[in-house]
Amino acid sequence: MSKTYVAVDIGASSGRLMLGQLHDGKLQLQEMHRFKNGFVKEAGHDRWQIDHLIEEILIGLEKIKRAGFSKITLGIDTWAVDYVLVGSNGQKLQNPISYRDNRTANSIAKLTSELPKDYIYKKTGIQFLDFNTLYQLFEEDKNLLAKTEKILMIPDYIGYVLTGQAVTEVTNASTTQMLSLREGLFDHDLLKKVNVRPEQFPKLVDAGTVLGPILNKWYQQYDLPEVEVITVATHDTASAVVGTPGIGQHWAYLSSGTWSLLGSELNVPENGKKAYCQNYTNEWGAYGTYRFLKNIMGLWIIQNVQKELPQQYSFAQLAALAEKEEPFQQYIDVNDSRFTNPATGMVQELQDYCRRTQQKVPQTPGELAMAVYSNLSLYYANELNILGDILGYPIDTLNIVGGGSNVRLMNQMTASLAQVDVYAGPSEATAVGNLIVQMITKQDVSNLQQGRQLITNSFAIKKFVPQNRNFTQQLLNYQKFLQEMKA
Ligand SMILES: Nc1ncnc2c1ncn2[C@@H]1O[C@H](COP(=O)(O)OP(=O)(O)O)[C@@H](O)[C@H]1O
Ligand SMILES: C[C@H](O)[C@H](O)[C@@H](O)C(=O)COP(=O)(O)O
Ligand SMILES: [Mg+2]
Repeated sequence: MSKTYVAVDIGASSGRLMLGQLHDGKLQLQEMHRFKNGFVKEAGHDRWQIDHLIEEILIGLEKIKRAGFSKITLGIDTWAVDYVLVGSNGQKLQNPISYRDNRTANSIAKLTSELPKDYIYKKTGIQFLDFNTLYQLFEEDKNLLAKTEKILMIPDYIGYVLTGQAVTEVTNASTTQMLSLREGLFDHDLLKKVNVRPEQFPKLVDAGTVLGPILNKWYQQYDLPEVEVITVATHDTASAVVGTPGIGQHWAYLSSGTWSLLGSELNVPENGKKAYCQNYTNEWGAYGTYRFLKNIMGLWIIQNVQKELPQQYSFAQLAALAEKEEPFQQYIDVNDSRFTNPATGMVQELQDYCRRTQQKVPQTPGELAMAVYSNLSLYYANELNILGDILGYPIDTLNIVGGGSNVRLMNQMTASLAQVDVYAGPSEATAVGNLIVQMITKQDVSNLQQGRQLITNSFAIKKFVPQNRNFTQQLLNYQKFLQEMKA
């Protein structure tokens, strides 16, 4: 009887419990529970409703028990950089603040006026994003920080609440921009800069470490299966990379969800001058790899457009409406910080951007969706060229995973703009990667390579080849536009 594995994958827009079992050499995936995620304004900041997320996980585990699965292993992955402050009584001191909160809007400038950017990048190899943990702790309430016994990254906090065991898993710890590449530990200069004592972070552990059983107290409140929690690659993007089929010789991945993370899997970090100037990151991956990638605004933009439209459209409907429109009617730097969390709303921001740059203003849902999808595709194609330039070899294949891999319009435009073959799927790659690390730990899968072979054997991966040759002119126009916008 095959073991039963369950992945808890909580992205910025939604969470899900995905059950996986091995049958006849294939990984069979079953969605057992799905719930919305999002932040709300509370006590002056945008905060995640972490207790609600834990309750949803326990509800999902009850559903799994009711479906007849009495014994499982469980892995938890979530978004990065955010953390929970835990006091001496083991309870959280506040609801965690979201990385989209504006408290860190000027923190990089403030902190790096004393610690130069190139010094931090040489130490950590991590991209400069306003909301990295380093800057959030720099802005954190000093009284709260003084009362903090443990600083727990979001997935580590959830594991701690469920099992009582506190650890800091390295793939997510690397996104703090406080891990030293050379020592493989928290850098004490950077900790000191943000008034954090080394012992406030629990011990660092690798992906695949067994955390332990769920605490008895939860069995008094919920009808749960027997659960052994395994600390997987707890940064959801690290799990997504594990769950990428990795097709191609010089392949790159695009984890396409609320965020788009485009990059390559390296065995040694690349924190040289080109990588620094292009703000690429060396987040730690599972099994000693590095996730050399760039954060791109992603489907966050269309998620907000969808929410703001007067009529209700599914994402599939928006993608179908976009296919009826002409592409490249306007150029948009989708990574412009104005799209991070626009107070006036995303549609307004997109339209103002096009007005200010004297371009056609998208009005209808189809025009808005095409504007988003075509400019994301242009941005991906441009970054693939930059990635190849930094690494010193052209990228020949792009593996697109996550919900965005369902948007065939974007898959095709990206293939034609970048002149590379695109392999799309699995859309639940993050959960699949979470499950694969559990299966390697329990020795049902021997290693990462065999795990990726299992993915290609188990899921329908769609291939998109370059078509429209005049798209290369569009890419050149876009690159010129980006240069002009930066000037
Ligand atoms: N059938 C679909 N058609 C178009 N877009 C889709 C479809 N399914 C998912 N998406 C896109 O994928 C996104 C969700 O991707 P996902 O990887 O689940 O994100 P996250 O993990 O950040 O919650 C949605 O916001 C939507 O834009
Ligand atoms: C801030 C991080 O880059 C962010 O966590 C990103 O890695 C991420 O969460 C991607 O996951 P989604 O599933 O939310 O797109
Ligand atoms: Mg995700």
